[in-house]
Amino acid sequence: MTVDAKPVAELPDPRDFGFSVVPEEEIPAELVSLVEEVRSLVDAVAHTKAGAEELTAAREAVAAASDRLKGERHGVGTMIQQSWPDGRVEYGTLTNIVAGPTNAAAPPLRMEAAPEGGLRGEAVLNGTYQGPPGLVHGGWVAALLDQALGSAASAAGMPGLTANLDVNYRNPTPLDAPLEITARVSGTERRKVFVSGEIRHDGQVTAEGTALMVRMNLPGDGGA
Ligand SMILES: CCCCC/C=C\C/C=C\C/C=C\C/C=C\CCCC(=O)SCCNC(=O)CCNC(=O)[C@H](O)C(C)(C)COP(=O)(O)OP(=O)(O)OC[C@H]1O[C@@H](n2cnc3c(N)ncnc32)[C@H](O)[C@@H]1OP(=O)(O)O
Repeated sequence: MTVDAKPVAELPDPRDFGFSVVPEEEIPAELVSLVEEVRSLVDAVAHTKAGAEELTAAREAVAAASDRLKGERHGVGTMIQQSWPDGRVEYGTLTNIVAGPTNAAAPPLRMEAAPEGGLRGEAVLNGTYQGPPGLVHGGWVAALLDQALGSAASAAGMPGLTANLDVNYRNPTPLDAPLEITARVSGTERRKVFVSGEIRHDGQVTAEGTALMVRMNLPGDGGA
């Protein structure tokens, strides 16, 4: 495949386009810890067999916690700036549903450079991501792939939006088990970035996906 879509020399800084950006290191450790606790809470609520008294007490405690957090908020669209060990910088949304570090509904998935090229990451999805009994919901399998594939394009200097995503479900993807997600750019053509990736459990591919990401057409980068 032709490789003629030039990566942008430097990732666009979302601040230049009016977005708020939070550097990851400025997220308080206490917030990271709270998010983990809320993930655990969501799982506990989803599976509880507690009685009425316990449930009422828990609801009141959660409502009180919620009230404490109703102060100043980050706006929707706020971005997070994450630094890679090799010095590269990546931007994502703070509350990204798959990878957002402050989103308790995100597993979360964090991708890093893979020794063989492209990116790899790990995630464990608990019972709140369930579709068929004991298995990850197919929509979430697709979401993991979409995120990984988008990150691979972005890490290659070509951030964009998914225009097309094709997923093949090869084997069931288990809950509560370590999943390995890999992704890479396979080719480019003008603003089109072709990416592919896989989800594996115990070395076995459970799902594979390909996507077309269309690179952002930003002023000053020449478009095509
Ligand atoms: C603003 C500055 C902020 C800077 C931030 C910096 C970095 C951060 C950026 C991104 C974050 C990075 C990673 C995030 C990771 C994962 C997130 C998960 C991914 C998503 O969750 S993302 C949400 C779902 N996604 C959408 O919400 C897209 C809706 N959609 C559109 O917004 C448009 O549709 C768009 C933009 C896709 C294209 O629009 P457009 O006007 O820019 O481009 P155009 O139509 O001209 O297409 C150009 C060439 O692509 C071909 N093409 C287009 N679509 C095709 C298709 N479907 N099939 C086959 N070919 C297709 C054309 O045929 C042409 O091809 P050719 O060059 O050969 O003529």
